[in-house]
Amino acid sequence: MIVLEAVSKSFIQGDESIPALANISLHVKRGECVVLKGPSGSGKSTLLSLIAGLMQPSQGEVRVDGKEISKLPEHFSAAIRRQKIGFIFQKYHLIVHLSVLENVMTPLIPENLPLHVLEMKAKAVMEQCGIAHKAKMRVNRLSGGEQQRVAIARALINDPLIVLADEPTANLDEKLSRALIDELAILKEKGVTLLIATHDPLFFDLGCVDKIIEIHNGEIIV
Ligand SMILES: Nc1ncnc2c1ncn2[C@@H]1O[C@H](COP(=O)(O)OP(=O)(O)OP(=O)(O)O)[C@@H](O)[C@H]1O
Repeated sequence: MIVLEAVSKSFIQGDESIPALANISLHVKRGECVVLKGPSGSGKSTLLSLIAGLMQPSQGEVRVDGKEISKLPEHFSAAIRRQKIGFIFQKYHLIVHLSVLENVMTPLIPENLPLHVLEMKAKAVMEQCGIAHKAKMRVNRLSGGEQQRVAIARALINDPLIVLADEPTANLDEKLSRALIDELAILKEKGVTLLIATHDPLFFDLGCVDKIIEIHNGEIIV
């Protein structure tokens, strides 16, 4: 489902090349739940962004559901993202002046679906994430935990095959973190492939996690 072959990524800043990932090879099977563990700055977000096709590797290959996302032009990788991937960002990336409902609908806007279909899909995921009662509220009026639920609903509206979650519990208390973990476990039961980047110990001893991969200074520790 997700394959990385000898992937490296460096960021160029002025004359400097900042290495973020070095020679990463990784296979995640369909329906697996994999936790990517590592300290801040180890390269976890970069790895998720490469899988989502949000950036290109400096070297190596990234394949998602058989397609080499790392070599596709932006409009094709954007289409794969829209159709197959749900991304839960570390800092939510919600559009602050829009309502909960509008934020949840945004990933499907390029699909040109009729508005009532969009709203129906959004309502279903908002119910699932326990945020439907705030549908009309602007997201900047919500608590951190509520914003996180909006971000999850938005990640699920396209019924993704793959969910990538970047530090999904970073801004949640333990109770909300456990609720989020239950939500992820339900997705796994439905056959969704999950890749979760985190340093939250709550994830390190879960029945629903198939594999924990440790990453340090951009390299996988074996
Ligand atoms: N756009 C960028 N430009 C320059 N350097 C970057 C950029 N993005 C990431 N880096 C660098 O790449 C390295 C890996 O960063 P990354 O965000 O992937 O780590 P992380 O493990 O996700 O950290 P955190 O848990 O704090 O989010 C860091 O040294 C970071 O400073």
